[in-house]
Amino acid sequence: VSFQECVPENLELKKKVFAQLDRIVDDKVVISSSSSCLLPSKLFAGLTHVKQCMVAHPVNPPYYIPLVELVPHPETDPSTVDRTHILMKKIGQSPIRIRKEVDGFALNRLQYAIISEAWRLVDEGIVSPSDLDLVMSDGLGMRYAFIGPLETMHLNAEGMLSYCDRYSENIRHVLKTFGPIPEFSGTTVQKINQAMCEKVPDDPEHLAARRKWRDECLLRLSKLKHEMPSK
Ligand SMILES: NC(=O)C1=CN([C@@H]2O[C@H](COP(=O)(O)OP(=O)(O)OC[C@H]3O[C@@H](n4cnc5c(N)ncnc54)[C@H](O)[C@@H]3O)[C@@H](O)[C@H]2O)C=CC1
Ligand SMILES: O=C(O)[C@@H](O)C(=O)[C@H](O)[C@@H](O)CO
Repeated sequence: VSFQECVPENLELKKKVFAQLDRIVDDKVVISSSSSCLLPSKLFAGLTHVKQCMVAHPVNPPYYIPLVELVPHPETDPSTVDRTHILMKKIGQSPIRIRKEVDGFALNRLQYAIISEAWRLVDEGIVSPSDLDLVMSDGLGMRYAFIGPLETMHLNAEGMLSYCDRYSENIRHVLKTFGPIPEFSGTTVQKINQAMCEKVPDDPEHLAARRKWRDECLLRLSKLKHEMPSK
């Protein structure tokens, strides 16, 4: 049996749920958290059944985006992760193993790095919110739907070593221009919210309709990816 916790991203609430579960489960149940970035060592601290606990972080919407990040507590038994990996593959998900816990795991560290620079580019007037989103949807996202950032490097030159020879100095130069962590508030959030709401009004009906369109796109992309040979 596997239990997937999905309460709001609140550490104390999650710990309360796990403490209640800890009192009733046997030594065979797997307890997984959907947490987006909370550390397993904090989520499962002190539990009797900690060996059976881990994070299994899905991606929204999980019925069309298959990735699941499997993040063990330092005391999680390897068999717990193995069982969850098998289960996730069986139900059509794409599990990856996070070998050592870190805030935000892998997906949200990458996603928040993107969000941070996206916010800064709009905040500093470099690009409009709508054009910023096109950089992803009509640019990077097209490639990343099929190959990740490392393979993109490998293919963008005559292999990874060639790419690093060609571009690493400029990459480091650009990275040195990155600024502080945005506040995600003030006039910038108003500016971005206005742009988002002009495109998709934030009432429940418009948001639901846009998510329905998003899901149709993801469904068709998922079908295409299944049709494409992996090599
Ligand atoms: N929404 C997303 O895009 C993603 C969310 N997650 C993670 O999934 C978890 C849930 O997030 P969402 O689904 O967005 O939250 P949500 O707010 O949509 O759903 C939370 C659920 O918990 C229930 N709940 C609220 N308070 C409760 C309590 N005191 N006791 C028991 N149940 C309670 C609510 O009725 C609701 O069914 C979070 O840890 C979040 O970080 C992970 C990946 C994607
Ligand atoms: O789908 C996602 O972006 C998730 O993987 C999440 O963890 C949450 O939506 C998160 O990004 C919110 O901070």
